[in-house]
Amino acid sequence: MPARINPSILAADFVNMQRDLERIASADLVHVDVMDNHFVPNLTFGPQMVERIQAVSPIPLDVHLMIDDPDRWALGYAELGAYSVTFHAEAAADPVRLARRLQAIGARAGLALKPGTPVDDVLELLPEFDQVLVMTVEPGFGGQSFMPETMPKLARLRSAVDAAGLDVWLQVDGGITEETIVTAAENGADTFVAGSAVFRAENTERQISLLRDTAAEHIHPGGN
Ligand SMILES: O=C(CO)[C@H](O)[C@H](O)COP(=O)(O)O
Repeated sequence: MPARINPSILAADFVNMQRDLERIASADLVHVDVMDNHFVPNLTFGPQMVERIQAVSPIPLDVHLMIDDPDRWALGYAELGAYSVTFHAEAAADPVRLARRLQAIGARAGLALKPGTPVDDVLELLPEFDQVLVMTVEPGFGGQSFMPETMPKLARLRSAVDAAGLDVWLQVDGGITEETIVTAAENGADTFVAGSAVFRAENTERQISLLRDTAAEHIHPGGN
């Protein structure tokens, strides 16, 4: 089964962004955290910066919107060419309509869940989405510890995706290391966002390979 590694540029050097994008050229997608200081207590950047990242990145963009009112803002990221745009279930007014509008522009649509958000309400929405992002830390900051209590939710999503025969990627984000990636893979993740674990490594290419190989060894047989 493939294991996708998406380094999070939240851990990059913002004034050397192009250099840091080159450092992760062997990864699958670059994870781009957009934060508005309202939905989460941190601020990163908006469409202008993401457009420049899109222009120079050697790999496609996996945009994660940690913002209020994604119904208003998400389409702009799809229009500038993001490969995938993920918004939070807790923030969207009409998640299905927004997913369909993103897909109509050509982006993969993702639904993100904070650690405390129950999975029951979103199971019926799975056929509408291309990926689901299970936050394994409280969104807002890099460098936090992985929350193992989110794993039953991931396992539940994996069972639901497999039972329905859906092609929905299951992504984890927060505190992913060479150790925690094993737990996440065993519980059904196939796509792994890692910030600190990649950018703090001296050799990012070797670290990406190590994470990918470790996940692949433990990935759930149903992984997409
Ligand atoms: O979405 C995020 C925080 O909200 C980051 O992508 C995530 O925390 C990754 O950073 P790290 O791997 O350092 O935990």
